Amino acid sequence: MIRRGRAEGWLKRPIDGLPVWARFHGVTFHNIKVGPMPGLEHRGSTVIAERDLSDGNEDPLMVVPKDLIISRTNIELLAKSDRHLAQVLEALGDFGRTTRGSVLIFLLMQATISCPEIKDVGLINPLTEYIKFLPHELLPTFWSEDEQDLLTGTTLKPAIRAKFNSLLREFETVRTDTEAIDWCKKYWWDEEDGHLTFEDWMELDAIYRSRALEFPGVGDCMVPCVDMANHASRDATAALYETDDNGNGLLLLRDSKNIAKDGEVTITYGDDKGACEYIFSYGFLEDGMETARTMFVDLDIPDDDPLKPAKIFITTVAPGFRLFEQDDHVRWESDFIWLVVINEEDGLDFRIRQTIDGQREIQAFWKEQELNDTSNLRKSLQEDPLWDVYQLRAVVLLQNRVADQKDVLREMADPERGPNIRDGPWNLAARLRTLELDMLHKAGNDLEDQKTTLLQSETIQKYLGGREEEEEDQVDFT
Ligand SMILES: C[S@@+](CC[C@H](N)C(=O)[O-])C[C@H]1O[C@@H](n2cnc3c(N)ncnc32)[C@H](O)[C@@H]1O
Repeated sequence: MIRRGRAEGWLKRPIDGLPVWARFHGVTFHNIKVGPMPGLEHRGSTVIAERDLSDGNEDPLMVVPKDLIISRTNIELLAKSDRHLAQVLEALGDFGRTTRGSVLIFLLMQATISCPEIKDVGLINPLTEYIKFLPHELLPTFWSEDEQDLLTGTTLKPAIRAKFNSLLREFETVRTDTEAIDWCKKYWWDEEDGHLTFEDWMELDAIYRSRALEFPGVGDCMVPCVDMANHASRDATAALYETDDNGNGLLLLRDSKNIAKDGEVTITYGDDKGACEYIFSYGFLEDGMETARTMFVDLDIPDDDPLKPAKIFITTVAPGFRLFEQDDHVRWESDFIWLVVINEEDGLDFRIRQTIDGQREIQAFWKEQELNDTSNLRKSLQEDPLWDVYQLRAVVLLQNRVADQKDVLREMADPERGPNIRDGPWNLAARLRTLELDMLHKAGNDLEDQKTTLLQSETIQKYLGGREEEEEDQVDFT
């Protein structure tokens, strides 16, 4: 429905209609305009200075009335007068009460209202027109199989797969929860005449993901017009967004920023987000981004670990580790790895408990203390006399995982370019592979240093000595 609406024009408006929409609905623009930057049209629309802007002298560059903010609270308010919106949100239960659920449904309702074949559904409101200004975003969920294959060995590949699965689950939930509503059944789900497809759900997700901002005082939301600002990080960020005392959305020039006439007024989408997340959520990498910044690498429990099934069963944290930059080094953190590196002889134990209703449940214990939440395991191990030993096992495991990931990326160094691969995915995938390989390389060096330091620790010397005496064998830390 959404793609067709854009192609047929009933869900698309040229961006030069935005000033009229804005004026009509009380949005003020002060010395700025919205449109494409000459030479940078591939970045879509952006906020542009209409005259020289200088710090300290500027009123807010934009003021957006609070009623226009697409937030969970405002959607709940709108639902009081729009019974169709209310019906769907109600049918979705908890999902309809989340910010993500309510915003996606609200956006879907605006597309539904605009669809010429759908009659008497929903209440037209100012945002019904606004979403027609929003372009299709080529996020990786829309990349073809061949394009996604270019990401093999990067952390984006599993992230897209997981996202795809969660979108499928959400879409099926929306279908099963709303197909008993007459108009949803007729206009959305009917096998022959229904308009809604999984691709629409992907579009709604892409709109929300690429445009949502965490607004002070409001939380995650979409703020019309402010969401036309493109991104530049750190010192290059030109403007900030916040709310005024009345809850209206503001775009403000940063202190000490001067933007020349026709210059771009950018905001930051998050200076700490990594390269993977930028491509995943926004479909671009900032020019001049020289490091991957952070990456989440998945980690398996080795197959020869006899406790593997029980460990998988009880874990409460994401199976992997995060690499991040700090003081010119690559550091790591993981709540998961501690469960991987301990075993029965260290003090890990599993018992089966019968619940009151006759079900069987696995309980985990660390040195006789029940382990309810594996994210607390690190804290317990830190207090253990063998903490250095566990750290060394973790470091060695990470070294191996990092080396494996590097090998896969190296194999992907020079992929063949198929005829249907678009420039955007081709270039982004190549940049991501280079940035992540570089970060893994640095991580490998830093892990080696950590291993060397740990090997000198007294605890480990003693442990190794003891093990050698016991086993007259080499200790395998993996
Ligand atoms: C919040 S929207 C900004 C407005 C958007 N350009 C439009 O036309 O509606 C975010 C999207 O703008 C584009 N974008 C923002 N900053 C960019 C940048 N520095 N380089 C390239 N594209 C950028 C990306 O497509 C991103 O998903």
